Formats: sequence, structure tokens, C-alpha cells
Amino acid sequence: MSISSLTTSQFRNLSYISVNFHSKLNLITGDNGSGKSSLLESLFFLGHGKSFRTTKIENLINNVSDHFVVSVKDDRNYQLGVRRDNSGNFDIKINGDSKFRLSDLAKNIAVQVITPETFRLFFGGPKERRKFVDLGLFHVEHQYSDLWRDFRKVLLQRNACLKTRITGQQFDYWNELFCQYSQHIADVRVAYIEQLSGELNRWLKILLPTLSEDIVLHYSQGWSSKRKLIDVLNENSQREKKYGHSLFGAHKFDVKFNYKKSNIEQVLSRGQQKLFLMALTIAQANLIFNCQQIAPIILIDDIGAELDTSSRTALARAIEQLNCQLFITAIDTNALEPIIPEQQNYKMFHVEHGVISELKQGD
Ligand SMILES: Nc1ncnc2c1ncn2[C@@H]1O[C@H](COP(=O)(O)OP(=O)(O)OP(=O)(O)O)[C@@H](O)[C@H]1O
Repeated sequence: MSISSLTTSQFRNLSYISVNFHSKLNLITGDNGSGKSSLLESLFFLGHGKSFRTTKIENLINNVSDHFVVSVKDDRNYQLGVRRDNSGNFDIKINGDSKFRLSDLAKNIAVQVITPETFRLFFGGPKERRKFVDLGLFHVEHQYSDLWRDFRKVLLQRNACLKTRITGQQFDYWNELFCQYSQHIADVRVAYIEQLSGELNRWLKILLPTLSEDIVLHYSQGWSSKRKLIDVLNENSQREKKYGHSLFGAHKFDVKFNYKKSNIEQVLSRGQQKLFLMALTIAQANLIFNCQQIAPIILIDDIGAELDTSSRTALARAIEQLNCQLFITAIDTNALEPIIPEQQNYKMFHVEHGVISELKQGD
């Protein structure tokens, strides 16, 4: 599955664009400020209901307009669209039907993004890593979104008890459910992480062949794997009361990546970290593809940043074997040169002042 066309109106500086994409590889060039990232952002918005650059959705509306519209069609002619106005109203349409919420968008396409900033965020703290793993789980393990939603409700109740110092039967009830849900989620996650780790290894061999053998993924479930959660919670009950929220449990999971016993962000160069993140993102996209439910899409903004020619050549080898649709931007074609396949199995676009045009061979 892939996105075959995109239409946007009044999204950032893209006043109106309508474009047909290649099912596998789309290469986009343009000067600084032309609108390349905005194009990727519009695709990201349809997969997440939010931006990867700002939490203020009103920033996405063109300065001279009071609303924006983004819509895509996939290769089955399935249509997703969203309109957002200045007053905060959303109108979400899926195949012509408009009884949907923002969260419904994410069920239809799995969009992952790599920008010059994302690897800093990714290695900066557990939040981004949790989001990343949860996106994969959400699409690959079909029971996961219900499980996670129910767990969140229990977590909120348990936190409310801790905050208001409710004890006795009411607390015990939520505490027990919290432990059950945490364990269930941890079991689902550990199985997924194992799959992800296997797939990651395959892509690291292509993207970071000299380092791949020594990179290891560590998963922590949110409490010591050697102990029962209930025992950990009992032991820390005073601390939890002091803080007024749950300090251990499935919401506190993390994944870390080591290279020869050190965190990779401390030993790998920026370019290597970026390649690592690409391997991880590709690995997850492939797992999503194997479920054959929705289109996995990877957006890579500014491929030239941090990556030298041999890194980009390695990426080209990975792309050849990849089962997902890619959108890659760069300032000019030089940065894309190693990635351009010999066969005409791609499309190339140029963005100028918010207008996108397809470049045909010889342009
Ligand atoms: N709400 C908005 N309305 C109109 N223009 C906007 C809005 N938000 C941002 N812009 C402008 O849109 C232009 C495109 O920005 P974008 O980040 O997409 O460029 P880019 O091609 O990715 O550039 P770079 O190569 O520097 O990353 C910029 O000039 C920016 O100032």
C-alpha cells in the first residue's frame, strides 16, 4: 500500500498543490524555505494528526488564510482528508465519511519521520523512544491500542488515588489491575522488541556494516525484570505517595541501544547515529509492512545533513530492498545523487516558493 496522490490547500507556504507520487521512492529538491519540509509535514499530519515541528497547529495554517486542507489517496483509491480552521475546528474525512476523530487518521497510514533534529530527540530521553516503539506496536499488534487505552485509564485512576492519598479497598482494586495490565503490556512489548531487534540487525548490516555486530538493543519494561511489579510497588509506596504518581509500571518502559557497552549516542558520530536511526525506522516500517494492513511511509528531511556520499550509497542499497514508500528531501540533486536508482523506479520533484513540479528525465 502507498500514497498515490496528495492535495494540500493553505498548508504553511503551500497555497495549493496537487501531486501524484511514486509508490516507492520520491525525491524532492528545493532551496531553503521553498516548502520541502512543509510537504513532508502535511503527510506526517495525516498519519498523526499533529506536526513533527510544532505543537501549535495554528502555525500550519497559511498566514493569509483561516484554514488548511490536506488530503491523500492511496493506491486502493482510499481517501483521507483533514481540514483545520483558525477556531480550532477539525473536519476529518475518511472515504467521504466525516464522523471521525484525529486519532482515527493514525489507523490508516503509518508515517515515520527522520529530520536533522529527530535523532537528537530520540537519544535525548525516553519519551521519543516510547513513542517510536508504541507506533510500531500500535500497527503490528492489533490488540495493543485497546490494551494501551485500558491501561491508561487504570494508570489515571491509580495516580488519582496516590495524589489524593486514597488507600484501602479502592486503591487495592486499581493497584491490582495496574499490575495485571502492566505485565500484559510488558509481555506484548517484549515479543515485539524481539522482532524489531532481529529486523534491526538485518538493516544495520547494510547501513552500518562495520558496527552492526556490536550494537545491542536493551529493553527495560518499567520495573526490574527480576521482580514482581506488586513487590516493587509495595517497597516504594512511600515514595509514590510523596510524588503522587506511579513511578514504576508499563508506562515507564524504555529501549536503549549500546555499542560495546556504551550508549550509542556517546560513541557514534552524528552521521552514524543518523544511519542507526534510519536502520531502526526501516526495520519498524518493514514489520508494519509485513502485517499488510496499512502503508508504512518514511519521510527523510534533508538527507544531505550529516551523511557523506558513502553513507548515502549504503542508504541506496537499503532502499532497494525496502518494502515501504519513501519521501526524501534535499537542497539539490547532488545530495541525492547516490540515492537515485539506475532504473527509472522513482519520481523526482522540485519545490519553489510553495509550488511543486515533477521533474521528468532530462529536466
Ligand atoms: N503558516 C505559514 N504560512 C505561510 N508561510 C509559512 C508558514 N509557516 C512557515 N512558512 C514559510 O514557509 C516556507 C517553507 O518552509 P519549509 O520549512 O517548508 O522550507 P524548506 O524547503 O524545508 O527549507 P529548508 O531547506 O531551509 O529546511 C518558509 O519560508 C517559512 O517561513
